Amino acid sequence: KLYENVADLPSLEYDFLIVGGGAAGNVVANRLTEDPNFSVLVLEAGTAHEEISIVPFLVGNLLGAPNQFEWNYSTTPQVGLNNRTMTYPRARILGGCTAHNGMLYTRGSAEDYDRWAAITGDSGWSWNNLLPYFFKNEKWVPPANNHDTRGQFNPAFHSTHGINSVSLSGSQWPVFENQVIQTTRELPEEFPFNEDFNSGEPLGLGWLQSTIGGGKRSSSARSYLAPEFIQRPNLHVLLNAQVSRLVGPKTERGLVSFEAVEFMQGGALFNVTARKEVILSAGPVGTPTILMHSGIGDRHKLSALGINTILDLPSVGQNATDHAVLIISWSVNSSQTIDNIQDNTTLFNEAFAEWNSSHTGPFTNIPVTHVLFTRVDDNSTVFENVADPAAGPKTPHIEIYFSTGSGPLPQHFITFGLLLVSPTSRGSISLASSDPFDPPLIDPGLLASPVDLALAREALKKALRFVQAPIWENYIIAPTVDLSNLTTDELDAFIQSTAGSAGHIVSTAAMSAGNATYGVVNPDLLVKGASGLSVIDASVMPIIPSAHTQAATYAIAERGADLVKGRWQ
Ligand SMILES: Cc1cc2nc3c(=O)[nH]c(=O)nc-3n(C[C@H](O)[C@H](O)[C@H](O)COP(=O)(O)OP(=O)(O)OC[C@H]3O[C@@H](n4cnc5c(N)ncnc54)[C@H](O)[C@@H]3O)c2cc1C
Repeated sequence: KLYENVADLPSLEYDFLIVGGGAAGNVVANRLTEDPNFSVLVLEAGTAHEEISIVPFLVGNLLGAPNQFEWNYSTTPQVGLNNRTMTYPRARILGGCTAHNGMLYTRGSAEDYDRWAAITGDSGWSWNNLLPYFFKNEKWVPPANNHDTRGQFNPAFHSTHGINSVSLSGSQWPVFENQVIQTTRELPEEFPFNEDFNSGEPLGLGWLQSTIGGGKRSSSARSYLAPEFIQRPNLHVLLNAQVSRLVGPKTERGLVSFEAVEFMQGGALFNVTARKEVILSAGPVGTPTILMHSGIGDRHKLSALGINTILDLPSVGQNATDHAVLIISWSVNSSQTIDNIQDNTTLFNEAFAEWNSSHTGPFTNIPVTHVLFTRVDDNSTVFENVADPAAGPKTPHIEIYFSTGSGPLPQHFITFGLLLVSPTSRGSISLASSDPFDPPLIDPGLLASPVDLALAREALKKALRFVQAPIWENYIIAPTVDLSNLTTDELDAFIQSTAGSAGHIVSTAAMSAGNATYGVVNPDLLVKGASGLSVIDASVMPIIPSAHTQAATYAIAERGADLVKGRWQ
């Protein structure tokens, strides 16, 4: 049941407290309450007004101006981006970032997860052993327009029995789609077609898969807290409850545990007790922030702020990794782009009316049609003096997503988004003060390393080569910024002044082997040196996968829930 007011909660003591009702938290809440003997309370800082973002086409709704469904964060000045500070979206709403994200569904490479298994010494995190957890999460459904999907995905790598809907696009842009697919025929060596980039071998260009079902966004709240689950008597969710810290530390047999969690609602502080385990699922910004305010972090940094150290874990908040993104666009010779709908009130209203009446039409989709995963050329000098950061030879360095539109009419545009999916740069989450309600300092470290700047140049060159295929000749009119004859310095200036974040921050409470002297959680997701305290969310990824991060987060949460059940059943 959902509660808005702490006074209405039937109890202030639960077996499990889950902090944060986002991608991971709602999965764990659902799976733990499959056992009727377990009681679970989810504490979520935000509200539950998810209807605000269920129309896929309106994906940007929550991401523009500051609003009450966001944490409204900014980054620290980014050294790799001309010291720019940027807004840094994180959703403050039940569903977490799955309620405002871009809905792209990409898992990464098998090598990404096999590397996790090698780092943690736990084969449970390998691709083969995680695939059943991807399947527990995923419910493959037909696209909203029921088009013929043969050749657009491989059913062997998908499951129809999971909880969170995934589908191919529910409306088409045939002219643009033909342009993109024809490029894989004209330049098959560099840009081969890949029937399914979610097979563990993502290299190549494939059809977009997204967390959309029946033409609507499928978020962790809409799926894992659907009516049939949220009515379980042992599952309670308290909204508007911002957790500040863990309280009541005690040490037994060398392990620290905490009695309760402190949270604020309506300006007052409350405590709620966990009988078995506190599970932090507040996401890669929220989780390390709560840990540090609870005295878990780097002893020197905590004492500089006057916070008493309970557990000296210097890795808390470190290793923050994100994907930098670059956007480039061209004006084109085709009116079949979303600019028509975006910029024309009549067509916009018509499309919205269609979505409202039948959940069909262009509003069932984001404007992306395909995704390419690719590597820098083998003869590139980028890795002359540094190790290749990708997990292996079948793992991409670069992603390009292909999208129509970017306006303004009367011209028509297409847009490519370029992501550096195997970055070397690292940033951090740290505290600005000892006040848990002060926003933390967020440094995603975008392009902080010169290697990533070189990778960004390679990504731009790839994108320019893509549109050299003959099929684009009569289609493209002109680039919005002509990058073709720029010097290296000029390219760098373009990159550093325009690159942004893909919103994929991870690894701020990273997993490591049980005996490692770095890291925050063990492979069983329990915090090192603690008992009854675990982290289950995107913070625990040892290294960022070469993909958008929600699928990996869902798989972690599914396996994490099994690990928790395994310790208490
Ligand atoms: C703009 C953007 C676009 C993205 N696009 C995509 C995409 O297209 N595809 C993809 O795969 N991934 C995408 N992602 C990434 C993906 O959504 C995240 O990796 C994923 O949601 C992380 O899950 P999580 O459970 O770790 O955290 P979250 O989903 O962020 O959940 C954390 C939850 O904890 C709550 N919380 C935080 N602090 C507290 C506190 N102190 N007390 C109580 N509650 C708290 C938050 O309000 C939130 O509900 C995108 C992310 C962003 C920001």
